[in-house]
Amino acid sequence: MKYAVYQMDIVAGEPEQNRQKVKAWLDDTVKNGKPDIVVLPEMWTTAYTLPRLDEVADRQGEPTVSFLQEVAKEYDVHIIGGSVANRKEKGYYNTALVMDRNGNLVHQYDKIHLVPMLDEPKYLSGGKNKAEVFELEGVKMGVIICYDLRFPELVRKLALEGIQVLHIVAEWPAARKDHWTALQLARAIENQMFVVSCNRVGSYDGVDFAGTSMIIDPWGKIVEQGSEDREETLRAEISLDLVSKIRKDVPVFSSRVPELY
Ligand SMILES: O=C(O)CCC(=O)C(=O)O
Repeated sequence: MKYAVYQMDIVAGEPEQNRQKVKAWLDDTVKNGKPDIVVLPEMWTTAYTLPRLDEVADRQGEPTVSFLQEVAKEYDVHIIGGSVANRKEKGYYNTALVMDRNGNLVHQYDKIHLVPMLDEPKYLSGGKNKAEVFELEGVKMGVIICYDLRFPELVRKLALEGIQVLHIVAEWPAARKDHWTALQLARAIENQMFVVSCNRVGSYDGVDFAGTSMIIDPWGKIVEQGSEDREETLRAEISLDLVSKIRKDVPVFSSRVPELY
């Protein structure tokens, strides 16, 4: 499975410009060797322009869902479509979108853990639905959003439900970059799964973001890592056989004794 991760800078509060930016990136990326799956960062249409949500947020995922549908089909790629600020009946959510290459919205997830350090709880509602597994090409996968990475029990739940790849879409600040890298490695090692993350670069409202998107294998080896401050594309081909091999060599899942903790 060939991945391309767009470690992107985001034009704050300009959803249409960001959609066009993603389209241009896809065009270029596909021309230079077509991936199977592409990954975008958190809140990539708006950045953290939370006081302007009324103006910049999607409504029930639109128009971003239609945009992703169109480009998934045009470029024949599955899209882990990062997340968008999303107005629903009862408020604004930070919603991750996953589109398959036929233009089917196969998964949506509202960020459960809102990050106090970026004022999310003041403007957004936390997701009320359980995090769920989805499948692309018959492979079980999951997606979480940024601050969710700090909650290992969320990822373990998805692992117990069989995911082999965890995607993390993020706008993780540079001030806590060491946590970003260490926690991703921990999640990959403890759950023996691939971790594919996409973090933004650049700054907004005095916050610098950490970049350092990563593709980590189930042993905890870093396959690819982005820079801290440059827009770039991370590419890697991952072999899922490695998940079963490592789970056999170090049988963490059959050694668990959950009734004692
Ligand atoms: O947990 C952190 O340090 C960063 C989280 C974050 O920036 C986010 O969830 O958007």
